[in-house]
Formats: sequence, C-alpha cells, structure tokens
Amino acid sequence: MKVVETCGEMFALCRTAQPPLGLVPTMGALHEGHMSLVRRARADNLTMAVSIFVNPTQFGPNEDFARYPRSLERDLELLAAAGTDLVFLPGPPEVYPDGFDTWIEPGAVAEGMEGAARPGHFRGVATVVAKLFTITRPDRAYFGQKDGQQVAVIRKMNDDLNLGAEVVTMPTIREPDGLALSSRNAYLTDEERKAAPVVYRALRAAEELWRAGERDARALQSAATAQLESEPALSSVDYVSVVDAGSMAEITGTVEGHAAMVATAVRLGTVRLIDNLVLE
Ligand SMILES: Nc1ncnc2c1ncn2[C@@H]1O[C@H](COP(=O)(O)OP(=O)(O)OP(=O)(O)O)[C@@H](O)[C@H]1O
Ligand SMILES: CC(C)(CO)[C@@H](O)C(=O)[O-]
Ligand code: BAL
Repeated sequence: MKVVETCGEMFALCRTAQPPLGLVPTMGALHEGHMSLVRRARADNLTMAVSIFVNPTQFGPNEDFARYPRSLERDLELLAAAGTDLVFLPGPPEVYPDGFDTWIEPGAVAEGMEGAARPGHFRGVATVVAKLFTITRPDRAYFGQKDGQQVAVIRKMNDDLNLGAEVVTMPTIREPDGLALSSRNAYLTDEERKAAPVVYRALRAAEELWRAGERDARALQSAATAQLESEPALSSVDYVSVVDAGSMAEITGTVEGHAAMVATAVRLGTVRLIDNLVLE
C-alpha cells in the first residue's frame, strides 16, 4: 500500500495504475460504513484508491471542523488489511494552495435539506470531489446512501461535467438498533447514544406507512416527525423531508410515480445526525 501526500504524485500513480481504478473518498475516522465501500471497490477494480481528507471548505464557520474525529494510524492499518493499493492523504495547503479561487456550484439538487441547513456545504463537497476525480480519474467512485443528498449532488456534477466516473451508491450500514454508522457518533454521550435510534425509528414509521399504501407525502412526513417528537432527549429537528430520490426536489403531493426518499437531520445535544430511507 502506497501513501501519497501530493496531488502531482497521486495523478502520476493513478495514470499508470492498472485499470479499472476504484476511488473511495472519505474524511477518515474509518468505520464499517466506510469499509463496506472499500471492500466493494476492492472487489470491483484492479486498482483501489482511498482518499482521507477532512475538507475544510465543506464545514461552516460554526461547525465541527476542528474537532472532527481523526484516527490516522488505525485508518491506515484497516486500509492495508483490506488490500488498498493507494491512499491519498493530502494536507489542506496541497488541495487549496494560496490563491485557490475556482469553485463548483451545484444547482437545485443542493438547495434543500443539507444545502439549506449548511450553506456552502455542497459547494465545498462538489469542489473537492471534482478535484479528487481530476487527480485520480476513477473508473468507479463509491459513496454511501447515508449521505443521500451528497450522492445526488455528485451524480449530477459527474453527468453535467462529463467527469466520466461510474458513481456507485452503497447501502447504509447500521448498528443493530438501527443507528446509521457515522464518524460523528463518537461525539454522543451515553444518554444521547441511547436516544439516537429514534432517527431510524422515525424513518421506519414513514416507510411502514408507505408499505401500507399511504402515498400522501405530508402523511409520511408527519409519521416520522411524530416519532422524533416523542423522544425528549432530541434537542431539535432540522428537517424531515420527502423528496424525489434523484432530483432531491421536495414532494408535497403524492409520492406516486417517484422513487421517494424520506430524510431527516436532528440535533442531540451538540451532535447533528442525518439519515434517510429510499421508498421503493
Ligand atoms: N453508515 C454508513 N454506511 C454506508 N456508507 C457510509 C456510512 N457512513 C458514511 N458512509 C460513506 O462513507 C463516505 C465517507 O464519509 P465520511 O468520511 O463523511 O464518514 P461519515 O461517517 O459519514 O462521517 P460524518 O460523521 O461526517 O457523517 C461517504 O460516501 C459516506 O456516505
Ligand atoms: C465525499 C467527501 C469525502 C468529500 O469531502 C465527504 O463529504 C464525505 O466523507 O462524505
Ligand atoms: N459525510 C458528509 C460529510 C460532512 O458531514 O461534512
């Protein structure tokens, strides 16, 4: 396994690597969610690259960039054991040198939900992913459904800008009680961890109603919201939305004719958790 810190060396290595090349972009603090992407990328491709970069431009000024979990040594052990060929580990000045001033601005797909709650977030995500695609030229790139709107933003950018990667979406890996694995779960206190599965229960409530034949988006949204409101430990609910799973456009009438996604973001103390389920 080769660990590479510069864009130039990574570009050169990827250009001469055996295709197909699979890329797994991450921010590190690896868990089983990430590793499911890594294993799939290993199985699908002759060369497999993982990037670890906590991207400052996708964090707002009052967000958790400084305290974002970092566990580099363990991450590298896990990646070596999984048969990773290349790890791209740039520092912020390598990705954003002095004078960097070109940005990818996603459109409507990035407007609601996470885009509304975290202004500028998807501009930062799209810009860094475009850079990673340009440096590594992947045949396939792997992302988790847990960040459902992120995958939609990246798919649209990949299509609109002819970046040429196959974007592969992998299912959300969960704890036995339903909590989606996330690096940010490490912030939860014991009390908050006990309350956290309410997020999945809420999404399941909407899904069960949908399975029972309900097609009114508002009714599905209300079912999820009622579950969330029944948990006193939740500090606030940022949103519960029912959207088209491709365009991320809010559905206000019937979900009939859409692959719909029900998505939520909540705050538990200082921790912000997101999750979603696709109704299909
Ligand atoms: N539970 C999960 N199941 C499947 N994929 C996941 C899961 N958690 C994260 N991923 C995917 O791993 C990739 C890297 O994500 P990232 O490094 O931000 O991890 P994270 O655990 O989502 O962290 P965060 O706390 O920022 O949400 C993304 O494509 C993300 O969707
Ligand atoms: C895709 C990504 C690596 C871009 O920084 C990040 O948003 C993530 O880890 O989901
Ligand atoms: N997993 C998405 C990255 C972020 O929350 O910034």
